[in-house]
Order: sequence, then structure tokens, then C-alpha cells
Amino acid sequence: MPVSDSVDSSVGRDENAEAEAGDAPSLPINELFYSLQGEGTLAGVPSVFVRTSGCNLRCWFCDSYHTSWEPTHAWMSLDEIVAEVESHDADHVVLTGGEPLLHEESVALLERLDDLGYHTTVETNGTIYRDAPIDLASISPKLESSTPTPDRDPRDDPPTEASSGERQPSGAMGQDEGKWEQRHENARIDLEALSELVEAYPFQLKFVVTDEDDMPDLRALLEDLRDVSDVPIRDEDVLLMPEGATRERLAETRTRTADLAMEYGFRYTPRLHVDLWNDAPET
Ligand SMILES: C[S@@+](CC[C@H](N)C(=O)[O-])C[C@H]1O[C@@H](n2cnc3c(N)ncnc32)[C@H](O)[C@@H]1O
Ligand SMILES: Nc1nc2[nH]cc(C(=O)O)c2c(=O)[nH]1
Ligand code: SF4
Ligand SMILES: [Mg+2]
Repeated sequence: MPVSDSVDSSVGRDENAEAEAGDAPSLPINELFYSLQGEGTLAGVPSVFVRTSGCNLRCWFCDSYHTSWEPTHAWMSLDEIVAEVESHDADHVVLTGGEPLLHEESVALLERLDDLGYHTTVETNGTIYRDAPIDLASISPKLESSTPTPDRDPRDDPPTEASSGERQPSGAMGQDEGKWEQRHENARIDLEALSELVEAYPFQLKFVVTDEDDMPDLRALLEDLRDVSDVPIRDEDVLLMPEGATRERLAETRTRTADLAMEYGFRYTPRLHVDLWNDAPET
């Protein structure tokens, strides 16, 4: 079900849209669809995806542009969301975004889904902790290479070695959104939230990787997290996922990322949905 009735450029709730939704607990939903989990340890499992809108970060490569850089959504009551989930024949629900843990109502939705017996995965950037019935916290902490800069503009094609040095500010980064370079950089890692998440839930740490340059950053973060966390973080809990929202881009990054996983002893995760359906919505 595509939902894009209203536009909200703020991070959190839109007051007018909230009023329209009445008093019923509700969430800004960008899309809700049935697919195969494409990423991580549950790759291949039939799942219903509930994608909330709004994010506190602005990764330059965000494959869900309409939940972050230019959010669109319809407010749906939790009753409506649950009814739509139940209309599909699946045992697994993936709550994603945007950043789903921005929204307090995500907790109530997860409680409803848990009561109904669903396995819940939450896809999160790891900057916000909430107490909720989460069966798998799929945490994707954002490395320095995610930060939007004039050279890494979300409206441009991914930079290539030939073009990255010559890029002129244009599109989103040439305008007000330039403020996101600093905001994103300041917010992308919160060690306290990360350690609370790994301590509270079964988890996977899923890093978006482009090349070898990501590895020192990734390993330093892992060391910091291991220092502050009370639970072991095994190398097999760490997944390297190639950066790429399209088949064309993945063709450039996937072998490099797989080689890095082997070299460093981490896991590799494909992006099955991109292989199968490229960048089509609701997949
Ligand atoms: C759109 S995000 C939503 C959840 C949350 N905001 C997050 O970043 O984890 C869902 C997943 O897609 C990943 N992702 C987004 N854009 C990507 C890209 N261009 N290539 C690879 N993974 C990407 C994120 O890292 C995250 O694991
Ligand atoms: N098929 C499929 N699998 C996914 N796993 C995580 C996704 C996400 O956007 O969070 C995602 C997605 O968008 N589609
Ligand atoms: S944190 Fe997730 S939703 Fe937000 S901009 Fe990054 S990839 Fe997109
Ligand atoms: Mg996705």
C-alpha cells in the first residue's frame, strides 16, 4: 500500500496531520508492504514492512529519501496499521523508516504486534533507545562516510573516483540542507543508546560499507561499543552490507564488501530486494 497523502518536512509529528488523525494513537506511514526480508540474518523470510516517516539523520545515500530528506506519509491509526499487517500472510513484521524509534507510538505498535504473536524486527540507526517487545534489533550505526557533504549530495548519483573531487554544490546540499552536514555528524553515534539496544535485545550490527576506507571507522566504533557494553559483541553479530540502492551501484560495491568481510572476519549481508526488484517502491 503506497501512502503519500501528506508532506511533513520536520523530524517529528506534524500538528495538522495529527489533528486530522484524531485522538487515536497513530504513526506517519510512508509505505506498508509485503516482501522478503532483504537484509541481515533473516534475509529471505517473508515479512510485512511498516515504514514510518521522519528521521533524525540525513545519510547522503539514504535509499528511503521520502522518509528523511523529503518526508511524505499518511497518518494511520494503530488499528489501521495492524489490520493492514494482518491482511498479509506473514509471521514476521519489520518496523523501519525513516527512524522508527523517533516515534513513541512505535512502542504501542510493537506491543500490539507482539500480543498477536508476530516476530518483530526493528530497523534502527541506533541513536534512540526505547523499551519495547523487539525480537531482533537490526542496528545500522552510521559511519563517517554516511555524512552528507557538498561532494556527497543525496540528489546526485553516487560519487565515482573520477567525479568526487570536482563536484559542485547542487541539489539538496547546495541549499538549506547544508546544515545537515553538522547535524548528522553530531547525532550519528550515541554510544549510550547503542549499548542500551545491544544489552536489551537480540541484535545485529549492520554497517553500510563502500570500501576499505570504512574499516578503521567501523573497527574503532566496535571497540568503543565493546568497552561500554555489558554483553559480548561477537564478530558474527557484525554484518557488512554493500552500499547501493540500485543493482548498478551494488555491482560496484558488493564484491569489495564481501572481500572485506572475509578479510576482517565479519559477516556479509546481501541486499536481496535490490537484486530481485532493483529500487522499486514497496519491495
Ligand atoms: C532506510 S534505513 C531505515 C532504518 C534506520 N533509519 C537505519 O538507517 O537503520 C533501512 C536500512 O537501509 C540501509 N540503507 C539505507 N540506504 C542504503 C544504501 N544506499 N545502501 C545500503 N544500505 C542502505 C540502512 O543502513 C538501514 O540498515
Ligand atoms: N525487502 C526489503 N528488506 C528490507 N530490510 C530492511 C529494509 C529497510 O528499508 O529497512 C528493507 C526493505 O526496504 N526491503
Ligand atoms: S538513518 Fe536510515 S532513514 Fe535516516 S537517513 Fe540514514 S538510512 Fe535514511
Ligand atoms: Mg530498504
